[in-house]
Amino acid sequence: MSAEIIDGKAFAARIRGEVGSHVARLKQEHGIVPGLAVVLVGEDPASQVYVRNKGKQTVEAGMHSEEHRMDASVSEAEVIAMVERLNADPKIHGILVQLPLPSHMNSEIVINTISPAKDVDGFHISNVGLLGTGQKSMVPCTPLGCLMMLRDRFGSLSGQNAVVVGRSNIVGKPMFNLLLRDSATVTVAHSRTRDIEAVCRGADILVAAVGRPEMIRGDWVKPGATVIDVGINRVPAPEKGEGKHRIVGDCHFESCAEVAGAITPVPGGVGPMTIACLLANTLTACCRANRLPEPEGLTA
Ligand SMILES: Nc1nc2c(c(=O)[nH]1)N[C@@H](CN(C=O)c1ccc(C(=O)N[C@@H](CCC(=O)O)C(=O)O)cc1)CN2
Ligand SMILES: [Mg+2]
Repeated sequence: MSAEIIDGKAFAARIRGEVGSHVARLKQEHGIVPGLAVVLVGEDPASQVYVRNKGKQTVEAGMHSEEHRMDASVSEAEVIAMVERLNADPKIHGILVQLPLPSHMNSEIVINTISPAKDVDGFHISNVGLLGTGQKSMVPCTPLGCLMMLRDRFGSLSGQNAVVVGRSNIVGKPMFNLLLRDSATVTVAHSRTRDIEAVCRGADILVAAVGRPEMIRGDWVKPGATVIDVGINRVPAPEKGEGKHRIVGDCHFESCAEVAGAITPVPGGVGPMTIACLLANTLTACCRANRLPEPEGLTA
């Protein structure tokens, strides 16, 4: 292995520390405490873990945290009523509805009920439009985390050839917009892309966000490229015992690390940055709501 490992866990801890310092200053100088409300509908085991971690890290950063758990059988109207209540609550600066929602709900309708100023996931259609037109918006947490790691490594992204594999609304499309805004030359590759291997081999920056375990192999990677692996895939791990799983990315780590200049591991790469950026977004939303200067280096 020759690639430098980009330690997302350590990077995320640093971001959380910076958020915590800003929060302490906000409290001391203005008597303001940023507040985050997370809405969890149903009992999806992974979502429960993520929501618990969000609450814990929010409190550790000195912010006000609320968790609103709703039964999987509630109606869409009940979830919307909850969001509307939180929209009107002055203690709350950030609202997040944990995804996926149960299948009987339209997540777009629910997400678009969140006040855009409190939409710390950056999924509301207004924030999507603002980002797409290069205006100030709330930026989705996972792509924001990737951008922070890339800026840290490259300084300027201007003129770099970036390939984003995957075109989801949550990662691929906002990642495209963020890289473009930083003047990278950006290609979005997806399941219908012809000769996707060759497209990936042209990338100085390769962001993998397809949700297909270990799809990207070492011979898809340009020597010295920076590889950001957004994938979190659970695959069977019989070597750990019957019914056991392990988590792998969208990149085949061993072969990609032979060729890349730097790579994020899974776990411990992009994942921890998602929650760190959620805290950063909550702080940003709070500063904007109170017409205070935004923290530097914690926004796009
Ligand atoms: N409303 C939202 N829902 C979902 C989002 C989101 O950003 N907003 N993202 C994912 C889940 N997610 C946060 O919600 C999340 C996923 C993974 C991690 C993480 O730290 N992963 C670890 C590994 C975890 C493990 O071992 O299972 C890592 O990569 O190191 C954090 C947050 C879907 N829903
Ligand atoms: Mg990771």
